[in-house]
Amino acid sequence: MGSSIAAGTADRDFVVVANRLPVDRVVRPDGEVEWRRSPGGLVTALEPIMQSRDGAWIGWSGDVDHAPEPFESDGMLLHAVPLSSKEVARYYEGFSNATLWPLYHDAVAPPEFHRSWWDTYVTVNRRFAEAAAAVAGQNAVVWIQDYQLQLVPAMLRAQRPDLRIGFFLHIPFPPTELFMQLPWRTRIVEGLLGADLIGFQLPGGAANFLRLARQLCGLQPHGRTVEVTDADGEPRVVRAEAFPISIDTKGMSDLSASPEVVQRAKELYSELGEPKHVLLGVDRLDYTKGISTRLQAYRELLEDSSITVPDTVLIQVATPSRERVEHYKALRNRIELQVGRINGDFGTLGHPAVQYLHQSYGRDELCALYRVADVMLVTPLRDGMNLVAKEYVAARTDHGGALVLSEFTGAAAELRQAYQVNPHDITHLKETIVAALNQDPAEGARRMRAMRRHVTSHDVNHWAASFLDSLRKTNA
Ligand SMILES: Nc1ncnc2c1ncn2[C@@H]1O[C@H](COP(=O)(O)OP(=O)(O)O)[C@@H](O)[C@H]1O
Ligand SMILES: O=P(O)(O)OC[C@H]1O[C@H](O[C@H]2O[C@H](CO)[C@@H](O)[C@H](O)[C@H]2O)[C@H](O)[C@@H](O)[C@@H]1O
Repeated sequence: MGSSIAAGTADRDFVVVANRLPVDRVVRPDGEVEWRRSPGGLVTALEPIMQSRDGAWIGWSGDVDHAPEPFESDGMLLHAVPLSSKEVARYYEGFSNATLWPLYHDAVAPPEFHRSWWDTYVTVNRRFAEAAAAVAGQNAVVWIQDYQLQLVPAMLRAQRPDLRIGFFLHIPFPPTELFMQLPWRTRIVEGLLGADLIGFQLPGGAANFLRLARQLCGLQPHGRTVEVTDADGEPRVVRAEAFPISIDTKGMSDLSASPEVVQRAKELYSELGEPKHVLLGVDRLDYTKGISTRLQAYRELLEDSSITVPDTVLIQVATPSRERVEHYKALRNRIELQVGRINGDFGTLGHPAVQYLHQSYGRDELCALYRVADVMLVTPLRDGMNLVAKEYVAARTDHGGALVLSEFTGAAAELRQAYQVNPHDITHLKETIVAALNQDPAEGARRMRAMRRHVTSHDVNHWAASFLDSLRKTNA
């Protein structure tokens, strides 16, 4: 499959390359297709840069065997990369989400290694690199996103040495002991070394990467940089550094304080039967998110009567995700069995112990849920950042609520005033939930204020600006 480039598009000064385009395909009732912008923080942060610098976004539309022609939307060129159903199965569901995803998340599920998946990962990465090479103007800045595209930096540099290339990894970069399992480990490290700047969520990820550059490629890191020699024999510096991603904090705070959301939060509370305590979890239905351990802790709290129904309710929003991947199918069955058993054992008529919602929601509804939650449960076994934790803090303009946060999220390094837990320690998780439920309101407000200060000064604009500033200075 090729990727067609519209005539006259090879002139963009700023190009983002990501697995997904920042739009969703919507079929209107009259049968017309329209592309609606997906509400992610990344596109919100990059939109002004896109508009002022004649930007382009290269990504997969989510459709199989079909990609629209490149089109302009909100001041940027959207360039779809086509994927066949076999490629979706091997590159996206296979190598990205059943090999790399579990391996990079502490192997909390066993990663699968298949040579056919790797071959397709190489093919698809080459297609993305070719699309970027065709769209980027002379000396343009190209910013590649995430684990699905780790070979693109080197592939792109081979074609277009004039470009300034950045790469950001949204998920953890694993310790060397785990990474060394990967049969194609050297190829991945070499792929990333094609970038001028490689961004990670945490300094530990950057340190792991530099250690592997020494171990697998025989390079000598100096501080946060390492020197490589390009195909033309010229030396080049690669910088590896942490840039913790964030959210559109002002957008979320403003939305949360809007009369509509405040009113909706009141309605939700009333629909729940005005319980004394509302606990909330909002996660993609992913085995890294620690939903099962969270439910186990909640069950045990009901068993030992630390909490009771209908005084307490847990709302668990579990967003459908990667539903054709085996581990995800198994996880859904396990979670739904757990929820069913808790409700069967502890619910009362009209008052389930767990309100389980396997659906996607609009920003305003999520925001109203954040406002209603006395305790937000963010308990991943491993997570690159976890934006939900930051969104909850941004939404609590009233300084109410309490955040229970796994120490294995990237967010834990910044949200120090959260109730931090090791989610594997169910006894401590239970104690922490009880402490958060019973917190002194003044103490809770003090914690929330401090966390709000942090997410206000470290929002997604700060993240994008610091990355791009560092990229501009590398090899300048
Ligand atoms: N059911 C849902 N409906 C709409 N948006 C959701 C839903 N669940 C999660 N989200 C959004 O998806 C994003 C999840 O980001 P994050 O917590 O970093 O984890 P991940 O990217 O691994 O899913 C957040 O912006 C959150 O608001
Ligand atoms: O595109 P999907 O397969 O549906 O998955 C959704 C995204 O999940 C991952 O999110 C990560 O990025 C977040 C923002 O940096 C971070 O907070 C979180 O901890 C990560 O898990 C994935 O990295 C994205 O590529 C996916 O689009």
